[in-house]
Amino acid sequence: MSVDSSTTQQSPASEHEIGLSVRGLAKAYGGVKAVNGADVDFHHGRINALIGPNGSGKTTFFNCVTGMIKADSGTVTYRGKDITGKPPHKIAHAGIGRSFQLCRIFPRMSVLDNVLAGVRPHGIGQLLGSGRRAADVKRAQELLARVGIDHLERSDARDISYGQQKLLELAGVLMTDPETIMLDEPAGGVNPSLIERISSLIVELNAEGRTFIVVEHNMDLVMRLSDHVIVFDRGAAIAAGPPSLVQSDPAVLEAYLGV
Ligand SMILES: Nc1ncnc2c1ncn2[C@@H]1O[C@H](COP(=O)(O)OP(=O)(O)OP(=O)(O)O)[C@@H](O)[C@H]1O
Repeated sequence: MSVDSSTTQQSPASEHEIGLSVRGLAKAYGGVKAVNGADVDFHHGRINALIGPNGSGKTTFFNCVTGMIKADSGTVTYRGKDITGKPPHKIAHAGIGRSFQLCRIFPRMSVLDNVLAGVRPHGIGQLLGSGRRAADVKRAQELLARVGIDHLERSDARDISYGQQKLLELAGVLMTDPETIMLDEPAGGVNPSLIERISSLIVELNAEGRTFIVVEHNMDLVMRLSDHVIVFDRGAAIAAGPPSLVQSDPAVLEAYLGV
């Protein structure tokens, strides 16, 4: 079964600008249909949450949308532009940035250099020696200040806490100035005070016009933060709508609780 916002009575598509739109997305690993014909519309300018039980295909969906893995079938459009099957740098160029469930950082590099690694097209190859542009360094430092870890800029990334690594990854994502930010479990394994900081940053960045698509298991955070919730089960969306409605949807309760 697949559901998108246009099928949700309480939030007709006409009320919302659609940014990322996915149709019939599928990806199987052997006999496992990790993503199974998913149809999903994400609201542009809003905080969208993608939730679902463990193994329901959320990360695989993220990986297909952002070009990390190739889907077996389906289409992905962003702001009306077909980005199906494009490589990650083209997806980033289209305005979509992403983080990873387990932080993707370079552990032996400094915090500052990790943020600079997010710059394109210079990339990691130019991090050493004279490749660092002063403007990029300044921007990286500003972003580290923004996420609250500028005091750690010279530390090795492996020496900062896991929550700080999540903040570092967010600063790296922001380096490409993405219009839409996809976060895979931003609060996973993070202590409560840093969850609050991450949550405030998402709200602030959204108020500045950035769209968020967040995979998250912390339901309290999802319900507080998001405008639009999409529920995945067995590789497809089974419900979509405002948090309050999704919470009481019988299909969602069944997927989560088996009731
Ligand atoms: N590389 C892979 N090879 C084989 N099977 C995979 C691979 N990646 C994912 N799967 C399987 O696909 C299904 C969906 O996994 P996925 O990680 O996308 O779910 P998820 O909703 O993100 O789970 P979680 O909430 O636990 O992170 C699972 O059954 C998983 O075991």
